[in-house]
Amino acid sequence: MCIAFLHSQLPFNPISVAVRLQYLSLCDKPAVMIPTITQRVAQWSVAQQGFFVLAILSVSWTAWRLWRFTLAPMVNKGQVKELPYLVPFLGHGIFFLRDLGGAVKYGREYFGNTRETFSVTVAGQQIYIMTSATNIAATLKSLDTFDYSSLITDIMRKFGISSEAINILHDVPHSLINKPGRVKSLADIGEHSMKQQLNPGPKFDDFEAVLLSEIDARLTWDKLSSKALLSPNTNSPNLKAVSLIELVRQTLVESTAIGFFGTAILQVNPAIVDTFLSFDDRLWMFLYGIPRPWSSGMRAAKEKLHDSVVAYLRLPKDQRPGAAWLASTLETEMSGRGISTRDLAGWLTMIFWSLSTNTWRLCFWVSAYILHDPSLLASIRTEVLPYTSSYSSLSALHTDLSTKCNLFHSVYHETLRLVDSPISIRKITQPVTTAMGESLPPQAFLMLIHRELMLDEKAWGADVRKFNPTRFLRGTAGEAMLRSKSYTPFGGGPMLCPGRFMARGEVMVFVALLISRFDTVPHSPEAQFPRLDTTTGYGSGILGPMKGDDIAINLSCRDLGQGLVQ
Ligand code: HEM
Repeated sequence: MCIAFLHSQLPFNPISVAVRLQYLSLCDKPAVMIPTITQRVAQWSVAQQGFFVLAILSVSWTAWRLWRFTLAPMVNKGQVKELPYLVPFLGHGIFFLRDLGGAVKYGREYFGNTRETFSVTVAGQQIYIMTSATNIAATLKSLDTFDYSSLITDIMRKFGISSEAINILHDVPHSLINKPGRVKSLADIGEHSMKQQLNPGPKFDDFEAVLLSEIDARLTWDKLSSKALLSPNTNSPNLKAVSLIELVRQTLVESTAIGFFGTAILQVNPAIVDTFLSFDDRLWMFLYGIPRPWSSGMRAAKEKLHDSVVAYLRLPKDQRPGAAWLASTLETEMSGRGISTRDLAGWLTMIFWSLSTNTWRLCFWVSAYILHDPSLLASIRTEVLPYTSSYSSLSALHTDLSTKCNLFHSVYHETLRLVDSPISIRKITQPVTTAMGESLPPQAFLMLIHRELMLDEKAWGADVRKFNPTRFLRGTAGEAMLRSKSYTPFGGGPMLCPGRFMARGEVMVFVALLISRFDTVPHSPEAQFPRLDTTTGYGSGILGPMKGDDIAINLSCRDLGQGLVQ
């Protein structure tokens, strides 16, 4: 089987060539020649036969390597180079699965750090890897040549949306075919509605107001999540020891669930936050398509989440008030065109996941960087207090924090730069030449590695891997970097993340209220800063901390002026 495989990979197969040559030179008696070799081999001892097979395999393997990674690149000049690998078909599969970021870095350095595009083989599939800012910026803009719809369909399927529903989503009803206007298919309506809800405007304001008010309510002394309390029985009336990671994720995910579905989601599943987190903690298995039984826990949590949303949708509409405009609009539009409740629930689960997953992780890291450094904490507290002690609305507070608190704003972006690792995946639809002049074949997959840009020493300087809170301060050269090709935490082009405003509001308001309302002292002063987990989940967005890493803090109340002024 292995030889058959080598045959398919090589333009020639050394074994079949040898046999054919013998056949041609002795074509008058082929029937005698071939059985003679077979008979001779059959007479050898097992050890000799093993050695013979090994010798053939070694010669085949060496010829394959020599052709594929040395001679072929010389013959096919101008084509994207391939990163060599040892095991045919498998290629870099295991390296990619275990440490995708490490594999990409290895490839970039292997080709002399030129940042040219290179290709890798993963389980028989050839994938092109881009790490150059110029190439990535040009690719993100081009819709005709680089398609992302098949990837969205893939995610939908993973969220349990049926093929039938996916067909309906892209269908345009006959009654609409001749009507003017762009928005016709359900997929168009979904995309358009998502942008209306998430891009600044009246619908964004309404949604943000609800979401931030839920966060605000949970960041008060009596309402702090009980799941975040470390040793609840020993807390004094004025002091609470808290796990930062639990405080952040319980607060943000629950606020998002209520903001998106309304409180009825807690009636159908009071543990919706834990169900979501049980799935989200194993997200890499979901995105990498890890099969059962290794991913059974992730699959069970995802099913439970999906079932909860189905149960929610089966409640009469008047028993589930307070849903976001986006959720209600999609429900009306989709059920009107025959999408089943289960498929609709899959779609809403997918949006709930997009709203929650990256934001809580980013919020954890921004809080961690600030709380871990007492002098940074003091500076940011001084900066935000004038706004958190008196504000007209939580949305106005978000605006003030992001436009007037320069150090806080810089810390937000510096954290994003260091902890974000999204990968944009595109399918090449036609032969194309990249901005750096490389030819890419159609039908291949392309990965745009944003983290490679955000950690490029040439763009950011020698301290690129260090947290520098003032890197993006307004009025400095760093401010311009926010608009550079090397800073793409939310992607770019037509797929630029529409959730970036909501994420910033949630994170900035959470952190500002936390440090304004509470004195925060490390629970154990010698504790290490949480380590970033750069292997699990590389490519899916904001990276999490290593398992078990956290910041434990002692909270006590501060006197905070008027707060919300009605
Ligand atoms: C820190 C938080 C976030 C980060 C780092 C982030 C990152 C990204 C990135 C890099 C992309 C581009 C993907 C590509 O090019 O293939 C993207 C797209 C997207 N993001 Fe986010 N995101 C965040 C928060 C959110 C939130 C809160 C939502 C709300 C639902 C959201 C919804 C989306 C959607 C719908 C797209 C696809 C856009 C489209 O199809 O046109 N994201 N995000």
